[in-house]
Amino acid sequence: MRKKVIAGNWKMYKTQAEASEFLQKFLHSLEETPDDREIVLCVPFTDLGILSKSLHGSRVQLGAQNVHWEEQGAYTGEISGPMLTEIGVRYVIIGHSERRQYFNETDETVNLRLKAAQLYGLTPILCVGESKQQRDALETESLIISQLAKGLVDVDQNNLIIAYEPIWAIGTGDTCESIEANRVIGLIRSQLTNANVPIQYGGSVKANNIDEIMAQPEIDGALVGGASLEPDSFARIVNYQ
Ligand SMILES: O=C[C@H](O)COP(=O)(O)O
Repeated sequence: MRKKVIAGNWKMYKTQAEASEFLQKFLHSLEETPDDREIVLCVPFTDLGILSKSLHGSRVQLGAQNVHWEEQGAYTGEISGPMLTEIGVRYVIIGHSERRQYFNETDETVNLRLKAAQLYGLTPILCVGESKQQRDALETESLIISQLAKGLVDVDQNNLIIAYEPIWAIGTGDTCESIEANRVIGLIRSQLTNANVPIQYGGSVKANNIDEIMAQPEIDGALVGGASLEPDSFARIVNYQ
């Protein structure tokens, strides 16, 4: 039985005050949440400390949105695995398309970050997915196979989550059809040596489509952007049927 994981990615949203306000409302919504799912909040670095304290004793796990491959060093603007684990971070998003697009992240640096995350005791969430242009050019399959082949060199598949995020579905409201997401996630699974790696779908996941997404047999969870910022909508998502 593969683990189900619902993760919120707050991206560059929420001050500490806003994060506290969110939690006050959100944590009350988890009383009836079934035990079969892991809930993760991947938040800006500045929110990690306050969330670490507020989430203590709750069932919500803490995640970051990046990690460098070195333990320490002259890498302005980066953060290391030990810095994250020291304050209770368990998960880290790696290779998000926004990192690939705006911060020159490559499959090679993704691979370095994945291995470092595992070395320092974090569970990486590796993001893969195609652009609209690549989908239209029928390159979805080859692109994803290449991202996995390069990204997963020497990566331990026993401590890994993958998120399929078609770029054209991110923040657009243009969700990938759940049957198509299921198909691509099946393709991703066929490239793995460990059949138990949880594979999420991400891209305009909302309260009104989560049930259909999670009903697909290959989909083990969701990586949620915009809808994770509002306590009621994220609560509805984690309480999917
Ligand atoms: O990491 C999350 C994804 O980029 C999805 O974002 P979205 O739910 O706002 O489309």
